[in-house]
Amino acid sequence: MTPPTEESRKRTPTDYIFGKVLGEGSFSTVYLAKDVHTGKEFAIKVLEKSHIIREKKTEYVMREKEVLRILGNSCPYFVRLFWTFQDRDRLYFVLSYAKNGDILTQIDNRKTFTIHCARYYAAELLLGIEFLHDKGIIHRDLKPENLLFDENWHLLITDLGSAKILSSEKPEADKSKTRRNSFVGTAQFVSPEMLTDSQSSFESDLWAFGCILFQMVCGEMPFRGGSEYLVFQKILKLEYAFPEGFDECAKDLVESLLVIEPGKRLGAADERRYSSIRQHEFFSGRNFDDLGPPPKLG
Ligand SMILES: O=C(O)[C@@H]1CCC(=O)N(CCc2ccc(Cl)cc2)[C@H]1c1ccccc1Cl
Repeated sequence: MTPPTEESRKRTPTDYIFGKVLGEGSFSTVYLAKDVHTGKEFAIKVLEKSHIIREKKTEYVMREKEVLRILGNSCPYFVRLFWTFQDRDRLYFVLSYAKNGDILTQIDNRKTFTIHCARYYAAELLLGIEFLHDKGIIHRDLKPENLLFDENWHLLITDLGSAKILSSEKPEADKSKTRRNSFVGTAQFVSPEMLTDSQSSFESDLWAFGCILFQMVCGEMPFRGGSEYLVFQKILKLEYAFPEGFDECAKDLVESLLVIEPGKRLGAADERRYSSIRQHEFFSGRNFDDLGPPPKLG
């Protein structure tokens, strides 16, 4: 029996010094933590077993772990899962630490988040979505808060807890079949089909991509309202408007993504994902095989 390497050795909470809270979800708290042996920093997502069981979310926890395992470190645009461990009361996910925060903070700084930043990060987001969909996974909760930055200001997509893995044996059947999923994403980014027949598909992520692009370009969400119900009404009626001065190319791309009928969204019919979005004029001049260095940000 070969002794475990540092990498493979099972971790316990005592391997880390827990620091500040980086974020809180409904079922988890994420802490900044330092590995006592290497000094490396991680984001450790901690979940209370009793809370997960009471809220019947065990399936989501197991799925998030499975999705992160499938992703491994094969795509640079996703937060990476290094280890998981548990103690009597809690589950621990040791994740990459996104030390430059999330894109929402940057989008809100309209002086520095220019159309060039919007184009660059929309391109990185598209590459991440292509990778995820090619693995048969739908994110289902894409939104600026879930788009983080690594130490070099490249995008890191996170929160795979809402993802759905389309079973490989019957990918088509999965899409057509209307299943009563209880899951709905975040109100302002949820697609019409997730509201009407609670059926999410790859195109649901393309809808969210359109909403995020709108917000990157003008700083506002396309569908806003005083309550979730009012937001849902606007989504189902496609009730949104472009502010004065909205980039014309970006406007055309947003309009081709924010389409009620999933199959009619730009990219939905692509042989190879997502050639028709890559070829849109908004990305003209972009080399998706080498997007170059990120723009200077905050
Ligand atoms: O899938 C795994 O890697 C193991 C398998 C063994 C195991 O017991 N767990 C924890 C399973 C679990 C999930 C939810 C609750 Cl509320 C309690 C236990 C899993 C686990 C351990 C640590 C962190 C996350 C998970 Cl899912």
